[in-house]
Amino acid sequence: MDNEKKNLLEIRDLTVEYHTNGGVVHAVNGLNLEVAPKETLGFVGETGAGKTTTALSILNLLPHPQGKVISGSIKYNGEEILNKSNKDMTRIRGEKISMIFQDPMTSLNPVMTVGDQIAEGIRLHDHLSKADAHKKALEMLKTVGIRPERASDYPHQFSGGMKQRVVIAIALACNPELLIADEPTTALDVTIQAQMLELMKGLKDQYDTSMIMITHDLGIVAEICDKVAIMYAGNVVEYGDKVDIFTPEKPHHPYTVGLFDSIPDIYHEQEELKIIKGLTPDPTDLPSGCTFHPRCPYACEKCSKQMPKHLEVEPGHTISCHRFDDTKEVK
Ligand SMILES: Nc1ncnc2c1ncn2[C@@H]1O[C@H](COP(=O)(O)OP(=O)(O)OP(=O)(O)O)[C@@H](O)[C@H]1O
Ligand code: NI
Repeated sequence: MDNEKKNLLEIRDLTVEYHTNGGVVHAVNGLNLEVAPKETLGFVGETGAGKTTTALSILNLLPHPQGKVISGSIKYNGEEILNKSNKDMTRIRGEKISMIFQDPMTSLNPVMTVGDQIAEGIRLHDHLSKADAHKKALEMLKTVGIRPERASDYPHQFSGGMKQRVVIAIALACNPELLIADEPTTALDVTIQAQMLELMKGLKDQYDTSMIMITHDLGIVAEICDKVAIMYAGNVVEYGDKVDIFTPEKPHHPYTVGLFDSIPDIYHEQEELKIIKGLTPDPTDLPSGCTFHPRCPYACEKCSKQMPKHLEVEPGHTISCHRFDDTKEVK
């Protein structure tokens, strides 16, 4: 068997809803996605597209009781994880998959020293003595660029950027196979952002970690990702190698084109920014057919009636749009 090609993570036809007093929120709608070992996937889309919901589904951390996986499959290393017990999922979260949340304080305990917090994860994972775990925690601090003497400080004694470094140290301390980073640098200022990305890139290479980088920043995707999934209204509308996605001459989903048109381009500073017309759809009342059709400049009758399939426009590059209906469908 060709192990190189085996996916670490494989999501098929995932549908996730939130049941609220205001109705049913269709957050993720038949999503397909895969991540290969050592690969970094950029998971891109506007606010509300369902990126965080997808990540929380992978970790079995959807809020109860509102968040529900309605159908689909999430395979990790070939094993279905949607029907694992809570105990198994706790183990998977401690040993295999780590997540970095947008706000570092979500992951930090304010009344515990950062050294103890890093050591705690290491102890659980490596079954080390308290002293050895502490020693390894100091090394992790050094790895993320914080002086080990600061291990006895509490989170509030750190700046935002340093707190996020601590979170990264905790996430990487148990040497996860897959790191899910949910907009890990959004809360930081631009220079610190660049430093953090460098740091994550270096650590990822050092530890051979696969990564899902959730972001709406195409600059970050260009910097760090191998593959890109463009998400719209709970579905992946385009997926491919970064070079394919970033080459304007290649075929693209109209939404992808809109996304790229809406970023400021240093070479055309004077040009007016093109914003994708219309609003993101209401997830309690999604448009029929292709969910992008009300905003799409190419929409025709079929688009409002029929959901487009995932079509392979070139090897490894798929687009879900009726404009490419004469191309081969992929599952
Ligand atoms: N706990 C919840 N209860 C009800 N609706 C929710 C809940 N969490 C998220 N949603 C809704 O689900 C949809 C998807 O949200 P999600 O947070 O996954 O999007 P996102 O792509 O991560 O957005 P952002 O870029 O703003 O983080 C949105 O319409 C959101 O309002
Ligand atoms: Ni989110």
